[in-house]
Amino acid sequence: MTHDVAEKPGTMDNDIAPDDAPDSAAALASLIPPLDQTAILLDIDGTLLDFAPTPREVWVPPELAVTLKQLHARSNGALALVSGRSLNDIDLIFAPDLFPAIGGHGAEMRLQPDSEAVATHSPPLDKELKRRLAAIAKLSPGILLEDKGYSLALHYRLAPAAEKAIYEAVSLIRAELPNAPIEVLPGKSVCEIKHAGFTKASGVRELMTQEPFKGRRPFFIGDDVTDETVFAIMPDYNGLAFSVGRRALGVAGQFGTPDDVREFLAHLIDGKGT
Ligand SMILES: O=P(O)(O)OC[C@H]1O[C@H](O[C@H]2O[C@H](CO)[C@@H](O)[C@H](O)[C@H]2O)[C@H](O)[C@@H](O)[C@@H]1O
Repeated sequence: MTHDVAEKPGTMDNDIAPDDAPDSAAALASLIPPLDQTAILLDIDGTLLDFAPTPREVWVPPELAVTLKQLHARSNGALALVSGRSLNDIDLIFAPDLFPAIGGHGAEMRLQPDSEAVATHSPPLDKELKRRLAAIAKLSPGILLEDKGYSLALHYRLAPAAEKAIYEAVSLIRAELPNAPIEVLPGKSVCEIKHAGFTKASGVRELMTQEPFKGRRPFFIGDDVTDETVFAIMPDYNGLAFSVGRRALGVAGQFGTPDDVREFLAHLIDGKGT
């Protein structure tokens, strides 16, 4: 699900309803089929990893890397990261490990850890448009630009007061280009402008047509607005959706924090062996 800037500004990190208690890792693990029948689909930031002040400062706990490698092996390769980050960025973050992945909100996909990206739905964002969007970073110190080629992200975690001005500036640029095939994704302390026509859900649909994912029951864990597109399609695959930090619509369960997600994944190794 994407939102026009006129509809909704960026989402906040802690929009948890007071009575919205998370489920236990053990209870959620009991819902998962044996690993050789499961496709494991995982968002990265805010789900596997704790948020950091800037995109480059995230830290992958060594135990998580071990867990992901074990789950990848135990599921016979049917584990994929599903991220807004580019594949290149994902690989740098998890280095030296490589995983199957959908990158760039569905712009890129890689089925095997060491294979090339097999689907690229997006040309680079228009250069002039990028320059205009990039100039928005001058509104305030602390606004960071992340250029992913097919999209541009304006991060304001270090300049939270700039949120409204950023969305207004993006809205003005869009109003001048009503036919541009672009859309605005409000993320967590980030406003991202990308090509329209692909989403995390379209990436997952494509992934689920391919071995070793095809025919399995997927589960997907995510925390953000962009993850809701994937939550919505899980029933089409008899799959399960889990949210983090809030109980999103249609999910089978909720984790409190990325630490709870990591505990759950470790629990799967012990309890769902094949
Ligand atoms: O789909 P995801 O894997 O959850 O990626 C979403 C975005 O994550 C990154 O930004 C977010 O995490 C940063 C590090 O914790 C944080 O500083 C920033 O405020 C968050 O928005 C990444 O930089 C983006 O490209 C992804 O789209």
